[in-house]
Amino acid sequence: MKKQITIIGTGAYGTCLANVLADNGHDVVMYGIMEQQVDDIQIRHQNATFFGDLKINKNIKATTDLSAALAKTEILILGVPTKALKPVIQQIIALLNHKVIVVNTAKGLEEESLGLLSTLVKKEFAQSNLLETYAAIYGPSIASEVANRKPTGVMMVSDDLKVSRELAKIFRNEYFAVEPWDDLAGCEIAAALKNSIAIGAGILDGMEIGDNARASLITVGVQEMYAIAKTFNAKIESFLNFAGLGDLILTATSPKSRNYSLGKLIAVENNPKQTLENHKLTVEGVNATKIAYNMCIELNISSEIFKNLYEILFNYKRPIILVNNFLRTKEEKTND
Ligand SMILES: NC(=O)C1=CN([C@@H]2O[C@H](COP(=O)(O)OP(=O)(O)OC[C@H]3O[C@@H](n4cnc5c(N)ncnc54)[C@H](O)[C@@H]3O)[C@@H](O)[C@H]2O)C=CC1
Ligand SMILES: O=C(CO)COP(=O)(O)O
Repeated sequence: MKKQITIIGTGAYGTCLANVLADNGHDVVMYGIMEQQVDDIQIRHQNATFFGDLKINKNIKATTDLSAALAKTEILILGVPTKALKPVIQQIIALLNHKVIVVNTAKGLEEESLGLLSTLVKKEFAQSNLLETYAAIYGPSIASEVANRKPTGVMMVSDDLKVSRELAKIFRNEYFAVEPWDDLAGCEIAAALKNSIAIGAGILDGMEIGDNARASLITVGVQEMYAIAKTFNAKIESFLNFAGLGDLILTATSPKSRNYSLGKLIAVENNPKQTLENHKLTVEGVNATKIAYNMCIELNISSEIFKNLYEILFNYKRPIILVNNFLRTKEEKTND
């Protein structure tokens, strides 16, 4: 059945999901704060900021009027980066007058509570009684490939598998495979922390340390991610699927990843402070590293990757420290 869907944010991922959903016959309106992107989508059926002259589905509407964008919505997709989630939700709640299903796309964690974005979103909606269901979409899905209708596998995750199944049907089509799943904690932690590991992989590749080293870093990385996730009762199956392994492999090996590319640049320029100050793209892994580092301290988890990445990204240590240290916990374990 045709759904009324609103996408908050006219960024890369929001736009490619709009295309999937419009291809599936749903009514899609995008809300944006960048007039040029809104006009590009509404008038020229493209979003040149991210996808050059690629034409997107001409039925997608776009507006800078949040109230109009929310008027008829049944499903609200949050397509903004982690740091914008809270203010955006507060704006939405002030204007919304009916219950909605919320699907989050942001890959991050909450800094203040060292907690999950699902907890943050549910808490923000708690007083209003406007949240019907919370779900999130995770998996290896570089936006430009999805926009070009290349085969992609993702997971639709909520607390209730039945709800995930219904939502998955709305997104699924011949190029976008959507598997329903019920482990929000596992998928959220995997999605957020793979971005940090990708920065690490980019650093190793920027220093030309080798393919063995990158594979070893990804292996230790997934173990450190899962050690944190276990404390949230995450399921190992989430790590063996698109949200975990899939997105980690993609982001830690593809030059199309902004996190991987930032890591590479940090290594090549060998001046983390300057590289970070000059970097303007959305790179979620930087803040996720700080949160993972603090989580490891709080949860008493030993982590060489998050610790050394934190030193590079926040204390501007030279990138070589990651190379020197990322295998240390493994050596310590074998020497026990
Ligand atoms: N680009 C990708 O391939 C994928 C991205 N994601 C995740 O999706 C989230 C969004 O990423 P992208 O779309 O890539 O970022 P982006 O940088 O391409 O776009 C972000 C959009 O959010 C908008 N925005 C920021 N603050 C806003 C506010 N207060 N109100 C309204 N709009 C606001 C910006 O104007 C921009 O259009 C991130 O957490 C990212 O990790 C997930 C899967 C794939
Ligand atoms: O999450 C992504 C692909 O699944 C996008 O990765 P980047 O944010 O590193 O570009």
